[in-house]
Amino acid sequence: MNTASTTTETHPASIPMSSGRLPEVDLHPFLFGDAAARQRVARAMAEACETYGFFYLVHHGMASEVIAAGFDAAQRFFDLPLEQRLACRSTQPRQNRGYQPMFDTALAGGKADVKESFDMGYPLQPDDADLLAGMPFHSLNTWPDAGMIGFRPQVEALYFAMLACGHQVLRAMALALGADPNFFVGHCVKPTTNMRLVHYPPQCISPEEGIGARPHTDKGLITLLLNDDNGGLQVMADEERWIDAPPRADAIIVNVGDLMTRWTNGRFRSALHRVINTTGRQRFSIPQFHHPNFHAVVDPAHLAHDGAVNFEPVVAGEFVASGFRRDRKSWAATAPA
Ligand SMILES: O=C(O)CCC(=O)C(=O)O
Ligand SMILES: [Fe+2]
Repeated sequence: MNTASTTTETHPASIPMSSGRLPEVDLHPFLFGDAAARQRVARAMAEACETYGFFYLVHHGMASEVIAAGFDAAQRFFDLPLEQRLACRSTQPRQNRGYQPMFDTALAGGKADVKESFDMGYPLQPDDADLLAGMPFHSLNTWPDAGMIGFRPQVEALYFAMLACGHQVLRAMALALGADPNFFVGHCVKPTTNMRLVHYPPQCISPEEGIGARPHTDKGLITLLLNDDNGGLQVMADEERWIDAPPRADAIIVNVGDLMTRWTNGRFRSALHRVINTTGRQRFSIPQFHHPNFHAVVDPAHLAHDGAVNFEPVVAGEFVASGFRRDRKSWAATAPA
């Protein structure tokens, strides 16, 4: 399987919709159950990752107030005048922190995504060696000025709630793969994980004018996704069918990313997905992309599997950065530093 083929454009109208539904996984028995209950959750999660690469996670343990505060922060940020949003851009090149302007994500062969975001990454110390070396993804977070009372604590609280939840999901996945439950988490000590407050303005649904997010796969280990109630996310269920992934108040969405597909030798599926915001309203979503440490080596030989190794080892951060250089205007070699 070649997960690098994610930029393939598919005309949205040309692919039939299916009435299929994403599976659901209940995290509660994994958090509070005995060893057999934990194994059952792990198996259910692995099956969802093998078939769809996407699932609804219920009883995820994140407080609804923390999630609601994150959406409130997003609304307030995107209500700011553009010059104040622009003031929150990272001053360093090749970062995924701060304000990311409209139309920055532009996959080959089609219109740029109709979205903008505010991104928070793992907080680093100012004397972090990778930061001082100017490494991609390694910089300080940027924040709006003092007028945005409460914004930073709202965003930070959600970032860490999602980080903790994602670590439990990664533990369940490791258990299902027969590895030490902390196999993935142990590679996420200084993760390049980032959380995005994404704003999709009301859009015209003509694909020629661009859609919220063109068909893509996520690049990391897993993504945790919080949606408002607009809907619009669709997942490629097999080679030819999109299914709707409507938001659920009782669940978050989890999906597998390209690095996880590589580490599991293709067993867990990093599925194509896209966003078409047809409501005529603005739409908000909050994905958190879980990534290992920049220098982590992702090698399918680390995990037991049958048969041939399908993927070369890669350095996680280099793999993801090369995808960003391909897909993001601000990351291209010719972008201003
Ligand atoms: O907004 C959504 O529902 C999905 C966003 C997404 O797929 C992404 O940002 O990678
Ligand atoms: Fe995505």
